[in-house]
Amino acid sequence: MQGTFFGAIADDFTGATDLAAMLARAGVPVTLRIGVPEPRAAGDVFEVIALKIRTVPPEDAVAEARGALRWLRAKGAQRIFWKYCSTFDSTPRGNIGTVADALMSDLQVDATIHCPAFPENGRRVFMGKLFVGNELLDESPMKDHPLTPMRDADLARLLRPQVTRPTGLVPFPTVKAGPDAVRDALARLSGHVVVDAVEDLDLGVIAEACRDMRLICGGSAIAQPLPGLWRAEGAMEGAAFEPLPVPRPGRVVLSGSCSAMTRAQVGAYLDAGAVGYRLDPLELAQGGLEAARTWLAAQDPDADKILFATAPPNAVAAAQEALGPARAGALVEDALSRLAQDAVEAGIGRVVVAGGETSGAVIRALGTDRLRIGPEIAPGVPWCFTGDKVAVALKSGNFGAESFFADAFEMLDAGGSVAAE
Ligand SMILES: Nc1ncnc2c1ncn2[C@@H]1O[C@H](COP(=O)(O)OP(=O)(O)OP(=O)(O)O)[C@@H](O)[C@H]1O
Ligand SMILES: O=C(O)[C@@H](O)C(=O)CO
Repeated sequence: MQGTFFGAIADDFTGATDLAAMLARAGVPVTLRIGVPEPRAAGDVFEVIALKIRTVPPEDAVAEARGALRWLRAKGAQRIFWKYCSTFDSTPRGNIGTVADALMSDLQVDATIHCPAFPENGRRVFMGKLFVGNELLDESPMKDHPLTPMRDADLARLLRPQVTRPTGLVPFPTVKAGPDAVRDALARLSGHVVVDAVEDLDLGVIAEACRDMRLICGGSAIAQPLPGLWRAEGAMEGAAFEPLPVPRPGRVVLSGSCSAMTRAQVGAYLDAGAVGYRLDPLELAQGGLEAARTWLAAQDPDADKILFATAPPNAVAAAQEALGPARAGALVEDALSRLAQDAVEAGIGRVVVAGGETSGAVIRALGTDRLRIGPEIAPGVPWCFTGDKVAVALKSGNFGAESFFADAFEMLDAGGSVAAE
């Protein structure tokens, strides 16, 4: 084993599994760490460190990202990837640019690229503007995100208040002209360079041009072509697969996401016959969690079942008004975390979690610090395997088809984990 070659720092947990899935598509084994590992832990060839720093104060985000970078460099990482959201979730204070700036300083690089494009999920960058589906970012539902409302679509303009270095753009016509043109353009620019990408072909061109950069920043999709390029130059000879465990049976879905797509997915799962228990933050505040725990304990472990706080905007607003957004969120996250522990203690081995914050809370509660990456259920959402035969899928709020929950379990039933070994 050669030590670590590629090290990524992800600003949230679903984003980390998304990136790990894209790397795994290229046929490399990927290790996902929950938080910065112990100094003495051995580094694998492809390491992704999941942090929960998207909306924490910028100083804290920078300190945590630097800690992750130190660990990765100590293991020998030659390429560093800063993974943030394909919808550029950040505030004027950070943390996308602030962390990128700090990583540039520590790595002593003058330039990095920013490439959030994820065409497969409808995120495209054209002339420096980010589109979500058919809409500019600031006209998409992201304009009303509760924590990171996106009020501009121009990526350089969004970055400027977050960084100390200049910003630049490699525009679409240059990308279309091919890797040499992109390389030439990058050679003339420094600081934070936004690169346009509309389709997967463009990502291939950018990856070819940037394969030797020590720091790349963006969404997961730009990472997909990179392992193939590095493999071709013999950089990853030591990458060896560990067989994925076959998870225990038993299943449960835990949903704390209130996004439009998750609401549709919860509805579709219930319509398809799953039994459900709705968690209400106001009821949790008054009556605690015992009723939900009793309900879960009474269910057949193998039955399709879902515990969800997922609710429409008016219900979320009412709970937030009564309890405050932070307390309402924490009540739900604590509840779903405790229920996840109950499920796993009762022997359930297949757990789907919906929502980035929710996933962070659940994974921490399960006490797992390392996940292996298995087959992809939907673009950017893989099954992940803990060391003790539990499979977890962490679904970002907006990802997956309406049938996602049923699709996820069907994939394991069909031997999906074995196929990925
Ligand atoms: N009914 C509810 N009322 C108030 N808050 C809720 C309710 N249901 C869930 N929440 C909270 O809303 C937040 C949802 O965030 P989460 O990141 O889990 O989902 P998301 O934003 O859809 O996912 P992603 O970040 O992957 O896009 C969590 O903190 C959760 O606890
Ligand atoms: O890039 C994305 O959209 C996702 O990986 C994500 O970060 C969700 O929180």
